[in-house]
Amino acid sequence: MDEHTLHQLGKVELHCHLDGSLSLEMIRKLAARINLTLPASDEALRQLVTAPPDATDLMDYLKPFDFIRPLLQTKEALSMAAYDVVAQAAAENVRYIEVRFAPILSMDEGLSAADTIQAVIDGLHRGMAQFDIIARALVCGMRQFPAASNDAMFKQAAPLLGHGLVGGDFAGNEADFPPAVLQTSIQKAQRLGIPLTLHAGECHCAENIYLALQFGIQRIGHATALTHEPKVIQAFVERGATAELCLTSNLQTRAATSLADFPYQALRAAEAKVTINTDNRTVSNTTLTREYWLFAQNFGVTIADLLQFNHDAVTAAFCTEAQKAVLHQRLDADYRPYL
Ligand SMILES: O=c1[nH]cnc2c1ncn2[C@H]1C[C@H](O)[C@@H](CO)O1
Ligand SMILES: [Zn+2]
Repeated sequence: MDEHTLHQLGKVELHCHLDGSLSLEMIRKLAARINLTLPASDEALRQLVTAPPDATDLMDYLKPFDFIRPLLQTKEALSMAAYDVVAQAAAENVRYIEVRFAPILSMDEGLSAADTIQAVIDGLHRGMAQFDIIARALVCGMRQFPAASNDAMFKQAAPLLGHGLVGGDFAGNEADFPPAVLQTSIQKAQRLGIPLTLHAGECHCAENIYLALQFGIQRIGHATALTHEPKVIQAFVERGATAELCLTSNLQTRAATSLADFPYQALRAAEAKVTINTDNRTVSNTTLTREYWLFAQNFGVTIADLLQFNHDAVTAAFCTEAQKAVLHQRLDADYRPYL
């Protein structure tokens, strides 16, 4: 298996942050719109928007997002950004992507949550008109923000379900704001009918994954802390949950201190459903193809395994059943020549 083959293969991505995945070219365009001067060289710019190589933890890893935030404060900027991420994904043969972002972080200059979501959906739709890909939006509540702000955001999001928005998530500071603290907000979002995935287990705390499962959440972002927790893995499998694995990101945040600390092998041994994701193309300086390559190199996954992960991703996706049926067929056709 070589990188070219992995590039060619059809892919499904469930866990990709909009603000962490802007191309350098798009960052330059958005900066020009607010008269922000950037370093002339791409190398210097990349340093500003990539996780520090010596990041000590998740919060350290998240620092480049502060740089991106002012760039995404208008509807046009959000729409351009969404289009940019769809274009990047389509270029590596991603057939379906759920792009997540936090409306609250784009409301500094007066946009409503609904404005931000509609703008992202518009950008995704422009991307879909241009490229051979289906793109849907997920909204993230931010854990460290007041519950009232997150609740209000989800309330404005709910009417957009089925119109380009397919679900929600909570991102940000997991160590200080674990699922137990979010319980009421999670329940409110669920009562609004918003399908949820949840960042959990990114701060060495398997209990957070267990609790997320208890709350009825069946997609777990990262799930890194499962590695050494057979009982929680068992609960994970029994619930039919799906892990959105993000290898490069986990090594950068020190969620996994080594490959041996990453949960892939343990999850596979338990026959849990796993998917491969970038988390943040730019902040993590990766692509989905590169993530596949890392899995092939380090864990010996085969093309047949990759097909299975993609079928599992489609099954766990928040799009309609009719779209899932088409995607399953498309994947089988994509992989047939390589099996
Ligand atoms: O890996 C992550 N864990 C927790 N939060 C994250 C991660 N990657 C990005 N985020 C945050 C920072 C972004 O501003 C926010 C919405 O995309 O989500
Ligand atoms: Zn994430």
